Amino acid sequence: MTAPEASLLVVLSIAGVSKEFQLKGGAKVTALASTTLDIKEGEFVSVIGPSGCGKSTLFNIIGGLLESDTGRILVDGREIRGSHKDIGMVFQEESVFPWRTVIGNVTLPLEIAGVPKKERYERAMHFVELVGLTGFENRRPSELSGGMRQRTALARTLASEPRILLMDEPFAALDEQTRMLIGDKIVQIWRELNQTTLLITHNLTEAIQLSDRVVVMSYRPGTIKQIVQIELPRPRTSEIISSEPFRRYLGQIWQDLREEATRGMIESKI
Ligand SMILES: Nc1ncnc2c1ncn2[C@@H]1O[C@H](COP(=O)(O)OP(=O)(O)OP(=O)(O)O)[C@@H](O)[C@H]1O
Repeated sequence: MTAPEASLLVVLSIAGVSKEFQLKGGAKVTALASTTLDIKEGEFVSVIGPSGCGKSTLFNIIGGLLESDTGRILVDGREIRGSHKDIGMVFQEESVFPWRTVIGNVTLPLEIAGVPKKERYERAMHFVELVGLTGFENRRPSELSGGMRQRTALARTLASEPRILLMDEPFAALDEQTRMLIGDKIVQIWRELNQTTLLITHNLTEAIQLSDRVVVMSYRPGTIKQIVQIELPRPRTSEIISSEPFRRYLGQIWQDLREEATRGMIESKI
């Protein structure tokens, strides 16, 4: 069963996007071969693949931080170039401003948008609460754990209320328990905001727990190898991970992923 809120309208289209990088010495690497994917309004899609398969390249192209060699990114059927107000990004590395408190970080996009002080505080507090940081709003990032800092970054992106949320391995640096609990939080937030979400990850459990569809990428040149529709009932808390249907998805997707990860290890001589 897909999320009940998901409609059939395509909101984000990745149409024949590819990217090649020129390395020092003249060699070239195809980071992304022609990749096409449509994401529907309210859908949660994860992109999973071995290290170096082009996940971040795809993320950066969608977010407008990198130009593709071929293809187009479309929102509501219209081509976009560069960053777009409807797309919010949460990055792999910590991206909070250390000199600002939690609330100071979360109000920033609202400040930039010219939202009056009282309103921006109220709106920001809503997102602070949503990510579970109530009581910590006056702390500075140095007084928080890594997971709390990532949740601050998430709240800041959410505060600008983008229709499409892009996340590039936002929990990669966190320990397993924190990851799972944040996974629960993401499910809750996604249900509340019904935001179209694209998550880049190399964590299979996380991808299955959160997604309507899991997109498996091949190792170099990176492109879509398989798309798996996850038909697990929602809401899905981390408890679902030990269920039999969950483990079947895990086994099925892991087969494809293992092939690509093995190829990656051999080709990059790990
Ligand atoms: N700016 C760049 N210049 C040259 N090569 C690059 C550049 N950015 C990425 N690459 C190469 O493109 C390929 C894909 O990189 P990318 O970071 O998109 O992979 P990834 O799947 O996100 O990897 P990881 O899971 O390790 O973050 C890799 O071989 C990488 O070395």
